[in-house]
Amino acid sequence: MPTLTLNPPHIIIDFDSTFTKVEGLDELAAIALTGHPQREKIVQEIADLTNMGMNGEMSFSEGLHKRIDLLKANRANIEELVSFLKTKVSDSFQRNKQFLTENADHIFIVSSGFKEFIIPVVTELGLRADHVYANEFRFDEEGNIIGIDEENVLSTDGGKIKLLSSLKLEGEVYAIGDGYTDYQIKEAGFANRFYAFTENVERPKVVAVADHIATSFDDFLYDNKLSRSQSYPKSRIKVLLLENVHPVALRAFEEQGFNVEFVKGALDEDELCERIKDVSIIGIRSKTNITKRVLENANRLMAIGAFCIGTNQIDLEAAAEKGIAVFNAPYSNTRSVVELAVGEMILLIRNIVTKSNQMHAGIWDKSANGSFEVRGKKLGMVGYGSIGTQLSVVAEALGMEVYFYDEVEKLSLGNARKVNSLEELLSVADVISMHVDGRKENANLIGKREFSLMKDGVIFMNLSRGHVVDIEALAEAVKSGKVAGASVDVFPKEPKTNDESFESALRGLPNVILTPHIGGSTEEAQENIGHFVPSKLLEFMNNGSSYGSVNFPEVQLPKLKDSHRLLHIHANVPGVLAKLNNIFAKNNINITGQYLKTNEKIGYVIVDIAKGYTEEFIQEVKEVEGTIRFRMLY
Ligand SMILES: NC(=O)C1=CN([C@@H]2O[C@H](COP(=O)(O)OP(=O)(O)OC[C@H]3O[C@@H](n4cnc5c(N)ncnc54)[C@H](O)[C@@H]3O)[C@@H](O)[C@H]2O)C=CC1
Ligand SMILES: O=C(O)CCC(=O)C(=O)O
Repeated sequence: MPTLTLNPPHIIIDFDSTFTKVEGLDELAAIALTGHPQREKIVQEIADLTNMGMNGEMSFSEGLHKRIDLLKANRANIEELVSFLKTKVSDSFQRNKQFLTENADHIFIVSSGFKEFIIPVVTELGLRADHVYANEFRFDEEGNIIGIDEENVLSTDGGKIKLLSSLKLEGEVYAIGDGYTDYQIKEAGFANRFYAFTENVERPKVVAVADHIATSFDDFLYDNKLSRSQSYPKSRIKVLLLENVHPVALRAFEEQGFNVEFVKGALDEDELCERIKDVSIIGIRSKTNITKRVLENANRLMAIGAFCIGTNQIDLEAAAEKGIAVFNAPYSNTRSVVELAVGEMILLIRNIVTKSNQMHAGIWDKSANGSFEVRGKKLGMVGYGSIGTQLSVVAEALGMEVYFYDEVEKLSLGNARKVNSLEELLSVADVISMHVDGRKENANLIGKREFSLMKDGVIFMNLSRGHVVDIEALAEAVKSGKVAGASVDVFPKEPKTNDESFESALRGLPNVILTPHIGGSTEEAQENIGHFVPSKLLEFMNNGSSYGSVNFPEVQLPKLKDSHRLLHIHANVPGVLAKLNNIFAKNNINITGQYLKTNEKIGYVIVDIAKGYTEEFIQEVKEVEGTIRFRMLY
């Protein structure tokens, strides 16, 4: 961790919406007016006044007095507010408690808020009570707020400037805040630099006049080469989450301070080529294609999270060649697909879709014709992986005979029978269910010829990938009666968002269940995926571990302790490790741990070194022939 400079700057920090995520007075009003019939209206009025003041659109003093008049609060409310504010300290200030404590002598809170709630909050993070400059309430005998200390310069227009003028700070002074009045400290010449703090709110008018936009306190500390909790501020690392991944994923990244953008739908190639340029981590589901062209535009990209099982939508090889690790959730939605397949199989074999549609049209057709039990029927699965094997167990429990064909040698579970060819499977099964992966070679695995090999009146299901089945051939097979019922969840061309319409030759066919690629879309699965994939991505980013990656050499690393960790990704050519070790030896660098894993394309070397290195050493490491990417963790 870089050390503090000899003459540390004086740091002036605003409180509301900077040190804490919220505005103290607004929250005090919300607490005090609990149960009041006009609560929402008054709280909103106070918030509007706060914003006008922050944006420099209203005289500060006028706004403050108006807010106090609206506020009907007392001492007990302040106590409640303090407990609340302690939970609302901005994440990056919380992370840097050590810096705040060690540098308390140079740090001042200068706020238009009130000492009564500011002091208890900031002193908990090691700051000095006598370095808090803020307003003070006036109370009546019952403890009700009846006004403010009018003598306090901070209650007047230009209060922060007057206060700074009286402080007479010598040396460098940096002001950090989200409001215009924080900028005015610099404008008046009492700060050398103004940092617009945008972790909680971003005010365009304030950002426009800033010397630097501090996306977090780590960002401020990084900009000034001061000691901090994050080697590189995560607020500078952009995460793009597409396709409406579960909100827990968003929270996982935000809690660590990443700059996260959340998009509900998928993006097409052109859009993605543009949007990906400044992105370091991207999260997608099945509809976003990360092609070679997209990757060519992705020069900051370090990791891709597929919030699903399939990764056929990603050019895994091109990603590896660029040193980009790809992770997925190989088991989180398996059960959801299996349950849907079981449900659909029963509905189809009983001809329930037709019956239900008839009922909606007012037709009562009570008959057993064409309705069967699944018990005793032969289920044939193409692909006996995670989903195929789970379905096999559940189908046997329903009394079905299970057959499977997998191109890889697989052990059968229960009484499932392996067959030796696709043709054999197609000819034996009453119900056929597709569970292969989406590799290119599986395009049109089931077409006209394959349907002709199936039993008459077969039930056919595809919950794997759209291109695996020739849709026109399936439509023909349904129309001819060869296929008595079908369920299809995945399509060669799927709408990118819920606003686009769905076109298919299967629309309107009898006893055909069509679902919008929701095999894995259950609350449980999505939440599990939302936890699992970010945990893999964060481990890779924070620790270097690539365990579970689908395209990267897999390494599970110990936690980093009192060392620097160098992560070196290179083309898998002979001699790279020897070259790296030569550089370590030449620079007298003490290695405390070293790990190497390769695959056919790339090598991944992780070296933990005792602290102390030079910029020249880092440069030499980066220049080793074959280096694809190099990064360093504390
Ligand atoms: N509808 C949905 O929402 C979902 C769809 N899926 C799809 O289901 C697929 C399967 O998932 P898992 O079982 O977890 O994958 P898996 O990788 O565990 O199993 C796939 C199996 O298919 C076999 N296979 C591949 N091509 C084959 C071929 N031509 N002939 C015979 N066997 C072949 C493989 O050897 C493997 O055993 C995923 O790749 C994904 O595309 C997965 C989850 C949700
Ligand atoms: O939920 C999704 O968007 C995709 C599910 C899927 O197809 C998969 O997990 O492979």
